[in-house]
Amino acid sequence: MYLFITTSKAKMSDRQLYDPKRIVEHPEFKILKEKPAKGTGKNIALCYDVDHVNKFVEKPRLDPSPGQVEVKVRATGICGSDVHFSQHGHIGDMVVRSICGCGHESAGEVSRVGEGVTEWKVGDRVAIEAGIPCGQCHFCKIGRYNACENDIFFSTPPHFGTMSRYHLHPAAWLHKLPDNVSYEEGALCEPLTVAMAGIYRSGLRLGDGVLIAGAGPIGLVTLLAAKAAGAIPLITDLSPSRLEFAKKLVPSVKTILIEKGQTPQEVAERVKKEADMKLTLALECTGVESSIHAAIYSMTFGGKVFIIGVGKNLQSIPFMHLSANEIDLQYQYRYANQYPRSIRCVADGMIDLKPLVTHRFDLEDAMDAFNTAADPRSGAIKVQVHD
Ligand SMILES: NC(=O)c1ccc[n+]([C@@H]2O[C@H](COP(=O)([O-])OP(=O)(O)OC[C@H]3O[C@@H](n4cnc5c(N)ncnc54)[C@H](O)[C@@H]3O)[C@@H](O)[C@H]2O)c1
Ligand SMILES: OC[C@H](O)C(O)[C@@H](O)CO
Repeated sequence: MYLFITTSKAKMSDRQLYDPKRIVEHPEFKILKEKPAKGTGKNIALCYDVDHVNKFVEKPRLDPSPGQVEVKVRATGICGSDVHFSQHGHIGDMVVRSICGCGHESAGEVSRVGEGVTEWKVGDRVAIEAGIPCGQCHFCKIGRYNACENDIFFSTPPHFGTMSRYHLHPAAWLHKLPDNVSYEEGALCEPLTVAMAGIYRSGLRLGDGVLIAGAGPIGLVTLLAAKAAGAIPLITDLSPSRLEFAKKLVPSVKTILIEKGQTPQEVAERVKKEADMKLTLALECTGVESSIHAAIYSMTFGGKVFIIGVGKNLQSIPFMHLSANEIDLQYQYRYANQYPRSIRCVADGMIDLKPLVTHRFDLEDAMDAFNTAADPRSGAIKVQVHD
């Protein structure tokens, strides 16, 4: 709420600056036929396209408009949604209708500031909050700006993402990185913020036994954040290597390998046995129906399954089990007002994100980065592109 009131004026003009035409259909915008050469300093960006083939583009390096900041992007993580847009061309009703830049997990250095920007100067280190709300709608007014109906989320078509050499951003939606938080960690603050937002709303309390379903990047940042918040965590996955990774990250976590063919009830029996206590909360990080069911059956009377994962449009629920056991279902959509909290937790040393980056690529090798992120055999957790 506070954030909204203090920045709403800036956001109004930011919205005008972010006319998608200016970002997506700029006349000088050029699709590159070949892999870009290193060391040119050109403003290249990686994109997904309607033909499901990623492409590099060269964007003009526009001057920042009033209220805008140019960020020299230093680190960008590849999110599962980048891969999904690239391979499938849509997520729900967000559809790739023309070439669109990917990436929304970024941090960098302020390289130029537009007129009227007083809070940033060249050289400042920042994390980029990639969703720009309108500041005018009902949800913005009540501080729940992740529900903004007019928002621009960079990398969600048609809005170009942040995986480029330079990115123009509204000054109000950058967050200062303390000196002890690297660009790499600053970029990881985006997925961490998803987890932080979920945990904040889940009501997790110190000493709660918490089931985390799924040990992908979101499950792992959720594990780190839940542990920091005082949870006694258990984590499930179908992949032994992901569970090994989770164990290295948080040695006290109990890991449960799900075997193909196990029913949700069977999984829940395993979970309950391993937990050796009544479980009141699950943080579901797969969005897969069978995993959601297993989480539901793992809960005690009055528990809650908080679903961070996203999945199929239509899913069934074990209604009578939920009803007779007063188990709540709750969901998270992106985040609001959480970025500064994430950065504080990292700066304080409460959450160590560093081990999550398993692969690093130069910007010009971003196609290889994408292929690595998309290949389950690569063993990648978080692939980042650095410049
Ligand atoms: N709510 C939001 O705003 C938000 C934001 C970002 C990502 N997400 C979603 O979070 C989810 C996780 O993202 P990610 O990047 O970690 O994805 P991911 O695909 O890398 O990881 C998912 C993990 O779940 C495991 N899994 C699959 N089925 C399982 C099952 N039945 N039981 C246990 N584990 C199972 C997979 O093996 C994998 O390790 C995705 O659905 C993603 O779209 C949501
Ligand atoms: O963290 C933000 C998410 O990755 C986005 O909502 C993405 O899934 C769709 O644009």
